[in-house]
Amino acid sequence: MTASPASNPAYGALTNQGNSTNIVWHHSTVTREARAYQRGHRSAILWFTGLSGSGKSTLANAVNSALFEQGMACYVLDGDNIRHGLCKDLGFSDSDREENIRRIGEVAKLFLDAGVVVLTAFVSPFKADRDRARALVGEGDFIEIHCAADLGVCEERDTKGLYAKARAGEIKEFTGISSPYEEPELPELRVDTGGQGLEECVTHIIGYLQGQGIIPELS
Ligand SMILES: Nc1ncnc2c1ncn2[C@@H]1O[C@H](COP(=O)(O)OS(=O)(=O)O)[C@@H](OP(=O)(O)O)[C@H]1O
Ligand SMILES: Nc1ncnc2c1ncn2[C@@H]1O[C@H](COP(=O)(O)OP(=O)(O)O)[C@@H](O)[C@H]1O
Repeated sequence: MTASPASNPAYGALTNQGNSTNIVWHHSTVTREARAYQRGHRSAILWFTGLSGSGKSTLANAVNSALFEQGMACYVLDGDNIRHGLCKDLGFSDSDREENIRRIGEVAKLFLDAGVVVLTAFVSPFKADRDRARALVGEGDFIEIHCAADLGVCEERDTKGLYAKARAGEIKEFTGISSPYEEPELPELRVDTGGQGLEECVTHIIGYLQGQGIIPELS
C-alpha cells in the first residue's frame, strides 16, 4: 500500500508549478548531517568565479587535491568539462550562460546534499546568476571565491589562445573583451590569483574552510 504524501513524513508537499505538476519531493533516509558525521567534515559549495585564465581551474584542482589527500570527499565541476556533456547544447549568449549556471547550481546542490565539498570553476560572469545559485542553498553553504586577476594578466597568460582569437574577432561575446564580467562585490573570499603564487592561494582557502568549521585541521 502506498502512503499518501500527507501521512508519510518521507514525502514533501505536492508541487504544482510550471512543468513540475504532480511531483512530490522524497526525503532521503540518509541525511546530510549523518554523512558529515561519518566523514568527519561538512560539505560546501566553493564557487570559483573569474575571467578566463584567472586561475579558476588550477586553483580549484589544487584545493581539491589538498582535500583529497586528507581523505575528504571532494569533486571539481569545471566549465570546460561540463560543456562537453551536461551543457553541450549551450553557447555563450547571456541567456545560455544563465542556463549554464542554473544547471551547475542545481548539480552543486546535489553534491552538497551528498556530503561532498564541491568546487565549481565557471566564469559565471553575471552577479544575478551567481546569486540565484547561492539562493538554492543555506546560509554558509555557498562560498563565493573571486579569482582576482586583471584582464591584462589573463590576456598575457592566454593559456588557450582564446584572447588572441577574441581580439581578432574570431570569438564573439568573449568575457572581458566583448561580453561583460561583473566582479563579485562581497565574495566570501577574494584571492589574488593575478599576483600571488598558487600555494599561497590554496593556503588562504584551506584556512578559511578550517575557520568556518567545514573541514578539520589538516594533518
Ligand atoms: N565567448 C566565451 N567567453 C568565455 N569563455 C569562453 C568563450 N568561448 C569559449 N570559452 C571557453 O569556455 C570556458 C567558459 O565556460 P563557462 O561555462 O565557465 O562560462 S560561463 O560561466 O557560462 O560564462 C572558458 O574556460 P576558462 O578559460 O577555464 O574560463 C573558455 O575556455
Ligand atoms: N595563484 C594562481 N592561481 C591559479 N593559477 C595561477 C596562479 N598563478 C599563476 N597561475 C597560472 O595561471 C593560469 C590559469 O589558468 P586556468 O587555471 O586554466 O584559468 P581559468 O580556469 O580561470 O581559465 C595557469 O597557467 C596557472 O599556472
